[in-house]
Amino acid sequence: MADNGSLVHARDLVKRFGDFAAVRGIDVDVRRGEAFGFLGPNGAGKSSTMRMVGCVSPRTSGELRVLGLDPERDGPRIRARLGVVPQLDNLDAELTVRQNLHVYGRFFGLSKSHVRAKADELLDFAQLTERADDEVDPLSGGMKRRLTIARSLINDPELLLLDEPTTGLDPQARHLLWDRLFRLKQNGVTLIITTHYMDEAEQLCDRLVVMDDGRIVAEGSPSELIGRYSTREVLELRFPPDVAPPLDQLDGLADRLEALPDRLLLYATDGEAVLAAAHGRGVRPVSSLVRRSTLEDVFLRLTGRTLVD
Ligand SMILES: Nc1ncnc2c1ncn2[C@@H]1O[C@H](COP(=O)(O)OP(=O)(O)OP(=O)(O)O)[C@@H](O)[C@H]1O
Repeated sequence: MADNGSLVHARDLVKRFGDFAAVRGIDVDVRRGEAFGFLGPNGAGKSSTMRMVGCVSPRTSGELRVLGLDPERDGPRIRARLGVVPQLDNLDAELTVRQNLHVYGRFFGLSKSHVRAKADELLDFAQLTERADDEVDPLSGGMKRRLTIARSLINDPELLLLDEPTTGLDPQARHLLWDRLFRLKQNGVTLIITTHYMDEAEQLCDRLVVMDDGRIVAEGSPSELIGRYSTREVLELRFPPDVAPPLDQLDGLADRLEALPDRLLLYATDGEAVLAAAHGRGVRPVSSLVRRSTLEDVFLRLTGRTLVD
């Protein structure tokens, strides 16, 4: 099968659990050196896809090549060149930070001296040198994530799979993690990231696919997707909860209008102009906000639902 040089090449890839299809025939090409995202809500099939790519779950049907190899035949050879950051940290709580790295290095059959030197480098990369001899348990969530990422790099992988890397972290910890991932990309590591955070996808991903219900519903760079499926700006209007939103008065003012339970979204090139026109028609929201379109708007346009409820 031709894989046109992609690090991950999938065609009509399917994953079933009994009668249920979690992944329903997706096509994906991940190019060397890029940060590629799977964006979608819980249950979209992102983790199921990652597990097939990571050679821990066999595909049901379709084609899949990872690093030019077949996950079912060449799993060990692929895994030796992969780094995997699972959704939940599975660090060894009884070991120190440094020992977690050492143990993992030995799984890969690396020499003791190589692992020691590599661990020191990774502690520095993960900004954990000062905590190297502490046990894992008292570390913050962000530190544990950084350690899990450091551990996944012990074998110098070409391709790093990150399943929801910042779920549950506070904003500061997320930004620090993003910064580390940027650094990895600069160093030539190809990243595949699943996320249901549209800001994460926008910040990190060169290209992404939007997944919903086991299918890919759109593909492109964040700016391409926004350009294709949304307008430059969005005007958000909120009204008192007991007042019906004045849809008739807003009719025709924007390119598109979406009514969410707590607000109206009016899509337009110039949000301020729409707001002025709405005021002119006597519309009096309790609050208004003009912002640029995001991938959340793309997802809403494509599926009629918001990404994170
Ligand atoms: N081992 C399994 N057995 C049965 N169903 C499964 C199994 N693993 C996943 N599923 C189902 O497949 C669907 C896709 O799950 P998956 O974990 O791939 O989604 P996701 O996009 O990664 O979402 P999440 O962020 O919740 O992990 C879900 O409906 C899930 O319940």
